[in-house]
Amino acid sequence: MATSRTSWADVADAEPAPPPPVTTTTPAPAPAPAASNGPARSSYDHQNTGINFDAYEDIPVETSGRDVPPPVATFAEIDLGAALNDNIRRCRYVRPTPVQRHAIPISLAGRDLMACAQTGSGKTAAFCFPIISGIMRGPPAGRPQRGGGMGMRTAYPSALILSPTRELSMQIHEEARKFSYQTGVRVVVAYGGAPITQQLRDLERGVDILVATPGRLVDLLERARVSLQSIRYLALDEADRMLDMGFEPQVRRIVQQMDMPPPGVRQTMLFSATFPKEIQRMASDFLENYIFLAVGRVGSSTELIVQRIEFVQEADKRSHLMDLLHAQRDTGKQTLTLVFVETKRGADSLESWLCMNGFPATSIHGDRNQQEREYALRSFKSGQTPILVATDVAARGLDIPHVAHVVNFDLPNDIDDYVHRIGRTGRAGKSGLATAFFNDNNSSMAKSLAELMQESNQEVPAWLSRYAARPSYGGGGGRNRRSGGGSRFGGCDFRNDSSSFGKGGSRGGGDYYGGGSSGGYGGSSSYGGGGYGGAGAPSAWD
Ligand SMILES: Nc1ncnc2c1ncn2[C@@H]1O[C@H](COP(=O)(O)OP(=O)(O)OP(=O)(O)O)[C@@H](O)[C@H]1O
Repeated sequence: MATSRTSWADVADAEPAPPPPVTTTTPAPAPAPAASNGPARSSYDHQNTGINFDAYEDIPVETSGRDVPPPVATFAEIDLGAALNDNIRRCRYVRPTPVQRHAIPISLAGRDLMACAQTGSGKTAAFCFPIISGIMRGPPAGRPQRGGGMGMRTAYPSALILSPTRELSMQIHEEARKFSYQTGVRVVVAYGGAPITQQLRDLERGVDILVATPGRLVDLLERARVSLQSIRYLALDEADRMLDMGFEPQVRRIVQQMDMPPPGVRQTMLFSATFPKEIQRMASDFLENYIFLAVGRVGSSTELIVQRIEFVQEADKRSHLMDLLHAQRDTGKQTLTLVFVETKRGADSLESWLCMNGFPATSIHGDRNQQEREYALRSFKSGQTPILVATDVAARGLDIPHVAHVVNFDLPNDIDDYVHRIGRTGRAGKSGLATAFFNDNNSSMAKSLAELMQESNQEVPAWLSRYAARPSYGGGGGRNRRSGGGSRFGGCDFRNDSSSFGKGGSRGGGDYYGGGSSGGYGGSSSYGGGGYGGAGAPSAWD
């Protein structure tokens, strides 16, 4: 482990200030830089103060697997180590969120874990804390094969955190750096689209936790600049996405075909807000004697997000969006609005149209270079351009404070993607608003949308219920994996459906999850692998 001379402000000041009020068409001035003279005056003083933990109290929890360690109620009950506890305090995390209460003791007990919890409920810390704590306590990172044919400059991380997008990897890196401040644990990030030389230099300085996107990691492994043979912890964030068709071959290669220790030797943690059963089945190859944890219903959205579905014809979408933005502007509230569209070309054209019409907007999608993507995200977070038009590249994991409104200008074809998109608002106990434009092109989503809204206690418009009731619209398209047939959330852990899992499994959490099938995850994915299709093709992933 390396010792750090960085100050807390250095690791914490990446956080944005609240956006300035949006009242003019001119971009607002950038916020003042964060204080740089120590934790006492860092931007963290304003973080995490508006969290409504009561919102999480009634959330149903299911665990299955053998000998499930009991949950904790406070951080004090868990022995994470003094330095990490100090950082938890600096982050102003007063008590663990439900997923943290359950997942941290499970991981500290050395168990493999497949965890599903709602968007914005603190999954990042749930996998980072046990990893950092384990590295702090464990033997110093091994350098067993140094010079053994791989060269002196090979890095041997003890933990690997994989995520599907560059921006999410950057965010996890920032979070992990804060959590590991003054612990001696060194965190390095590697992702595509950025010059590899800087990342190589960072790796050469030593790495305990490597956060990476799969493509860049494969590159580093092929160059023998990273070896996975010392990996003790493997975490897959957005694990269902990582094992979906686009990423699965690369992820399998990293996890199963390189030099990573096998399940049982390493500890593996898979996290997401959605976990289709087919993906659970695939994921179980990576795990040994694991515990399945579901906090809230698998794939459901939080009740903190008010969902509105409006019937809008394709041709009327722009003027409808304009009406929403005008109404929002009239309230004078400080808000950031994230607008999801289907294609990269659609993102560019909507961004230009909004700017032309007096609404400062920027965009993020797979055809923009990494510098442009990062600039767009910074400009959005700071409130300089309070509207971000995005493809699905921004759908998962991004934790952007002050996003008050998510607009699904184009609805996705998959209800799970909808869950992740709207989850960019209503985070950490705060409320949010999500508006979706629906028309005949989205009819295959009607049933799953109506079900999701019902289960999240949202008002379902009568016209949507009528759509959902039509047999031809209820069956679900290829990726509406849960619609049709039986209870949408029946039986979360796929092992409970199969004879391969014996009766030794314990089930906690009561009767929230009735029997019944969750419906098939049928058909092919509409994503094209890494997704670098044409500008009119569905959105890109890294
Ligand atoms: N115990 C806690 N107390 C206060 N705030 C917390 C706590 N844990 C996490 N948070 C904050 O909650 C927010 C959401 O956390 P995080 O990004 O980890 O959510 P997530 O569950 O991974 O969401 P997603 O499914 O969208 O990836 C972050 O801003 C984080 O700092």
